[in-house]
Amino acid sequence: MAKTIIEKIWDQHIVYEEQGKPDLLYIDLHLLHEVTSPQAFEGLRIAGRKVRRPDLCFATMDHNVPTRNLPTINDPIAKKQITTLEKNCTEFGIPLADMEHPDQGIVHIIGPELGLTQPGKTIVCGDSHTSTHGAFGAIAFGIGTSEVEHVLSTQTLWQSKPKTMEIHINGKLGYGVTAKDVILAIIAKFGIDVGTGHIVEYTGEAIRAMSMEERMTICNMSIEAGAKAGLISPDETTIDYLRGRRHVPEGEAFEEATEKWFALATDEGAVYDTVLEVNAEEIEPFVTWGTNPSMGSGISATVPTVADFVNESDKEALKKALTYMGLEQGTPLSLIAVQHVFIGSCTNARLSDLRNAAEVIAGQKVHPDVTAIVVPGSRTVKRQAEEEGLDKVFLEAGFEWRESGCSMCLAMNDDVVPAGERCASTSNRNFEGRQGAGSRTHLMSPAMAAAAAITGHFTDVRTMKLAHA
Ligand SMILES: CC(C)[C@H](C(=O)O)[C@@H](O)C(=O)O
Ligand code: SF4
Repeated sequence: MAKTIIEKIWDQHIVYEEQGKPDLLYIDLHLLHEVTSPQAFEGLRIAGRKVRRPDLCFATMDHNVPTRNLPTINDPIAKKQITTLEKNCTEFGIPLADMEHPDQGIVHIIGPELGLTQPGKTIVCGDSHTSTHGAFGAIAFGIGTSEVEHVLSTQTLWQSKPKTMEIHINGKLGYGVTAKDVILAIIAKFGIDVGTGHIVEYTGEAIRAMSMEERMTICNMSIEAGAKAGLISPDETTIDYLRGRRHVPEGEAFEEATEKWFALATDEGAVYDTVLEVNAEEIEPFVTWGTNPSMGSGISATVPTVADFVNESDKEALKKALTYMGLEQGTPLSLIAVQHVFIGSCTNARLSDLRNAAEVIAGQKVHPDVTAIVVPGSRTVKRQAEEEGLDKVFLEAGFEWRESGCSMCLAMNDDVVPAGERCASTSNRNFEGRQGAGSRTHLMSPAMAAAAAITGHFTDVRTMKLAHA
């Protein structure tokens, strides 16, 4: 029977199953960071248990790390989480990329970079954006701290089989339209709950044309559409990205692995529980105006008005969001001024993201009312960007060039947007207070954030004059 990649990977990982009960799944890769692991290790310690497969674990420090004046951390809670992770990894024998390690970075950036993320794997982490790794054709999802403890001690996890969903993206993306715009448009169209109970496979011409980095941006935000996970069947693009990475098999073993990986792709005629379609050609560069990722529109639009909504609860939600965001109904998005620009996060802080932003700002200056920072997703991204001279492009334009980490995506370190100020951010969440108490977040692509940094307001990147053009 024709199967989806979701069913194939799931079935290959069942250790134990019983009618009407969750399945016990084997976990191939367990990623850890400092925020969601302390109690899990403590639980093991109290029960006198060991980590079953430390070799299938990999830890990094990302959420709390400072992006300047390393390694000084002033906040006592942040400091404790960092030192606790270090202690736990030493005690339980888990490999760790600590704050100053050359491999350090946001957990969802370094997994793929190091070749730990591979097709066909089950991958978990105590972090919702674990869905990022699905870009490789893996089942990758976030888990809670008690589940982290379960995986540490058994290398397995109880999971109910989710439903399958296909989101098919037809056609080609227009000039200036990126993967970030696609996923924001999908969430705006279908809502933040559309994926509930499902693992989503993204298919279609637009997905096939995307690089692995773009695919990661798409899968990263699956969770913002309510899905358990998001993935993409492997193809030549996947294989080309993986070849030669540190933890990927070499030589003949790589050829064998490649065959297995290709075989995972969804079979012709496989049936999904739910199918949705999007037309790439209709998507324009996107900006969010509200307090959840579905509250967004193409840049040529205006902030909605209550008249745009039929039901009372939607009208109320709009009013509440606009009050928090300090916006008037009907305002053209391109008239909204920003005070901060953040280029970073596990959604959009890979090398290609920095290149896209640098292309827009090259030879120009950051608007005098804007503070703009670039936080590379990992130390590797930072090094590679510096080798290409991207740091100079940003610095000359007036951006700050920082050390890697989660940073202003959720403001667990010193990188905070002040109350009442607006930030054009390449991250994935725009909830109230996400970038600091009272902060106002607008999600967009790196190119759109770069354009806003230069003009001081949201600007259609397609109208910017690029240095090389
Ligand atoms: C801190 C962590 C648990 C959290 C998550 O699970 O996603 C964070 O990474 C986030 O983006 O909000
Ligand atoms: S960059 Fe943001 S979304 Fe990604 S793991 Fe860090 S805090 Fe979570």
